[in-house]
Amino acid sequence: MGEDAPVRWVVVVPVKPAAEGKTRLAGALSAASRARLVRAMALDTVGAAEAAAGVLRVVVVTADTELRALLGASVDLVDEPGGGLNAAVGAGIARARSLGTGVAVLLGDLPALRPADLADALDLASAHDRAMVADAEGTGTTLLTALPGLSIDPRFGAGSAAAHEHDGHVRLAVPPTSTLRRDVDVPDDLVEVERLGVGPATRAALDQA
Ligand SMILES: Nc1nc2c(ncn2[C@@H]2O[C@H](COP(=O)(O)OP(=O)(O)OP(=O)(O)O)[C@@H](O)[C@H]2O)c(=O)[nH]1
Ligand SMILES: C=C(OP(=O)(O)O)C(=O)O
Repeated sequence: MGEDAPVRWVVVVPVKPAAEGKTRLAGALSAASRARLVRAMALDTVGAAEAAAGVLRVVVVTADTELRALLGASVDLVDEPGGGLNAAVGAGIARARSLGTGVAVLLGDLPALRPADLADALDLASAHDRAMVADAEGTGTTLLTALPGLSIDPRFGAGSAAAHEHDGHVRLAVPPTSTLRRDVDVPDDLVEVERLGVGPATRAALDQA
């Protein structure tokens, strides 16, 4: 590979079983609507990742059988190892690393994600051994990356942006308005992603809610 060859990426997306996901939206949505929304947000996140320049493959780690069936055949499915989010991310990273590309972990709750915003961030990430993108608040992590051959120790959870930075992931200068920074945790976030424009699956789930 020449020195300036662009980095190719495998993107790892973890998704909780839909019936257990997004509990912080419980006050705003019925259990059935919430489960539909979790799957829909994951489908739109994965769809945007597959369409982003530089992305070779998407690996989804989930125990949700309905989501597994809804995902296209091009997605690489990894079984849920148990043990929570970081264990799931670790299982996805192990699969991704075997492909010899850069590895990017992308959380599955980014329903407004545009392929170009992810591609721009991956382009910036190519200049650093390890990098990350913080959520709109600046405290969480939406994207965590490492160049080919380098390990990642995922520390997702409260305060993950600082934890990943502490471990050497460079915080990328992605604009606060990037759709990559707008995850959905609480009901107000739904207003924000609708303002940005959600993907088709999320649009249908919100219309049905
Ligand atoms: N595979 C897998 N994915 C997870 C797990 N926990 C969280 N995720 C996913 O990681 C991403 C970010 O998780 P959170 O923002 O904490 O989402 P959540 O746990 O559904 O939300 P709350 O119940 O409101 O805390 C989402 O795509 C989740 O579906 C897990 O144990 N396994
Ligand atoms: C798990 C995380 O997401 P959230 O803050 O969306 O729960 C994180 O940012 O590390």
